[in-house]
Amino acid sequence: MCCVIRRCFVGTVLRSARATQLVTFCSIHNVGSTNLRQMDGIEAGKKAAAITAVNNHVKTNQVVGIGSGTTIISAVQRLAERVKEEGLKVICIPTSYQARQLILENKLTLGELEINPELDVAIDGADEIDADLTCIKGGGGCQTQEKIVAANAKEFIVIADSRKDVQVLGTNWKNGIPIEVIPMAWRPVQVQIEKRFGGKACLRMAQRKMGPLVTDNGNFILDWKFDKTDDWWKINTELKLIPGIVETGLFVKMARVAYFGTPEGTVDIRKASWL
Ligand SMILES: O=C(CO)[C@H](O)[C@H](O)COP(=O)(O)O
Repeated sequence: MCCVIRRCFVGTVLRSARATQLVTFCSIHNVGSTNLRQMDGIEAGKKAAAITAVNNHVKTNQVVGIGSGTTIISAVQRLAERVKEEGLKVICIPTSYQARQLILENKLTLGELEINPELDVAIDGADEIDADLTCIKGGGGCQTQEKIVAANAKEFIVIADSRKDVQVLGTNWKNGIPIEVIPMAWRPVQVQIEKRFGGKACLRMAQRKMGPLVTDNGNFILDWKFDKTDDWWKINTELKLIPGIVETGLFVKMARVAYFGTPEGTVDIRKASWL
């Protein structure tokens, strides 16, 4: 179990005019279809969570892990603003090609694990987060590098919109747990997972390219659609022992704090109970 330690209104933590404008836009925007309003709300939630996390956790002279996905974009933008406004000095370690490009586009200092093997903080999105702050990650296919970076940070902070805040994994996220596999092993690994744990492990196919999706590490991904929830620590450990599995998208006892942004512009901040 984890507890809500704080709920804040994002207006109080936003300092840039641009960010304030965006949140204001979302709060007064009430025309158009329900879907459009929902999308605005989701975007506002992601942004609020990202900005609050960067404000609360990043200090000058730190080495910061930069996650992948869409929510992290707002975090990187906020870092860039703080560099300009406050002279913040940070070295950013990417978790994917996307993160690397984001760092470079926002003119932040790019680091690498070979030079900076120890990080102060890593910030990243997630596909779903349960009551213990166990996360499913890898919807964007980057979980291996994300886990390496997060595991070497003193603090791993998750940012998400409030749809991803669930009691039990698999409540809203129906795409399964992404598992990165060595290409020649994908079939035996698929058979093993289905036999031992049940459910279906589906080879993720590429979009706008024929054949399987190839990760930044040159591997494939099996999306394991599990049919019952269980002891995630045990399942993750057992999965990691199957030859051919490189990494799973199960992040167990890694996230220390999660920031959930709501469409109303508030952010729920939860600390892991195991801390
Ligand atoms: O794990 C990830 C990529 O591998 C992402 O962090 C996760 O998919 C969440 O993405 P988004 O912020 O776009 O919802």
